[in-house]
Amino acid sequence: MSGPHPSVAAARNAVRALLAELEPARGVLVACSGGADSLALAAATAFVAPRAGRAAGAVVVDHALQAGSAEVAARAADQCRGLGLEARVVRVDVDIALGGPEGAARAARYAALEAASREAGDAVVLLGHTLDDQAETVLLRLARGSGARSLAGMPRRRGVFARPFLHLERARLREVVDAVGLTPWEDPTNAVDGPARRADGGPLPRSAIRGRVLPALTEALGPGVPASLARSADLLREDADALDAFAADLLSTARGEDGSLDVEILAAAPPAVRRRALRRAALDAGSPAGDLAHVHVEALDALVTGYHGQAGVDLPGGRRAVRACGRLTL
Ligand SMILES: Nc1ncnc2c1ncn2[C@@H]1O[C@H](COP(=O)(O)OP(=O)(O)OP(=O)(O)O)[C@@H](O)[C@H]1O
Repeated sequence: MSGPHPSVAAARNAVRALLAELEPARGVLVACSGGADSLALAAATAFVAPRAGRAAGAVVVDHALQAGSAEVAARAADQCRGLGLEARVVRVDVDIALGGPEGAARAARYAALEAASREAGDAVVLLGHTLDDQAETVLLRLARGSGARSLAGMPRRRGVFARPFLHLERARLREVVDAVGLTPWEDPTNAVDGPARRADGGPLPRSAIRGRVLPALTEALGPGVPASLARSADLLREDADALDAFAADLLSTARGEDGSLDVEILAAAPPAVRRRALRRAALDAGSPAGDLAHVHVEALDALVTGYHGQAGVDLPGGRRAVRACGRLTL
C-alpha cells in the first residue's frame, strides 16, 4: 500500500509537531480563509488532531468587504466540515477608517479569532502562513527600513496563535489541496494585476513582492531565496531576543526608586541596547506600541546622548519625557 503524497505527509508532520508542543488537554482551531494554505492546514489538522486526542474545529472570518464574501466563507466552512471539522463562520464589522481596509480587516480578523479561542476554552488558533509568506514579510519590512525585531518576521507562536507551516513552501500546500481533492478560493486581491490597487494605481505592496519581486530574485539568485530569507528571520529573532533581554537589564539598572532613569548609565550602553531600553521605557509609561515610532525613540535618545538643554519630548498617548539633574523622567 502506498503512503500519502509526500506533501500531505509533510503537512501532517508539521501539524503533529505543533500539537506535541501544546499542553495535553488544549484544543485547536484552524483559521481558514478558504485559500489553499489554510485549507491544507484544515486537512492536515482534521487528520492529525483526533489521532492525537485533541479537539479541533475551524473558524472562517467573513470580513464582508467584497461582494460574495458570505458565499466564499460558507464554502470554506463546508469544505472544513467535509474534512470532519466542526466549522463556523464569524462575520465581523470592519471599520475601514482605522488603518485602511487591509489593516482594519486584519485587526478585526485577529480579534474575532481570539474571541473564538476564548469561547473554545483557550484553544490554540492555527494560521496557514507559509515559508513564502515569511519571505515576503521580511522583504517588505526590509524595503521599509526595519530593525531586527521587525525583520524577524512572524513568530511560530505568539499568544493563542501558532503557525505550523512556516517552514513549508506554498507550492507544497497547493499539492496538498490537490491531493486531498479540495477546491481553494483564489483571492483576487492577492494578484499583482488584480483589482486592488494603491492610491497611485500601483499594485498592493505584498502583491508586488509576491508576483514580481520574489520571482525576479529567485530567477536571478536561484530557488533557495525564500528559504534563505526565512532563515535570516530566524537568526534575527534570536538576535532581537538577546538585545531585548540586555535592554531590560539596562532599564532596571538605570531606573531609580521614583521610576526616573539615570542618563549616565544609559549613555554608556551600546546604541542598539539603549534605544531598545528607551522604547521599552516609553511603552511602560503608557505610549501605545502602534503609535510609538522611530522618530520618538530617536528624540528620546537625543535627550540622553545629544543633550543641549532642549525641551522635553512629546510621546504618543499624551506622555512627555523630560531631562533634569542627570535623570530622565517619562
Ligand atoms: N477570512 C479568514 N478567516 C479565517 N482565517 C483567515 C482568514 N484570512 C486569513 N486567515 C488566516 O490567516 C492566514 C494568513 O492569511 P493571508 O491573508 O496571508 O492568507 P490568504 O492569502 O488569505 O490565504 P491562505 O488561506 O491561502 O493562507 C491564513 O492562512 C489563515 O490561517
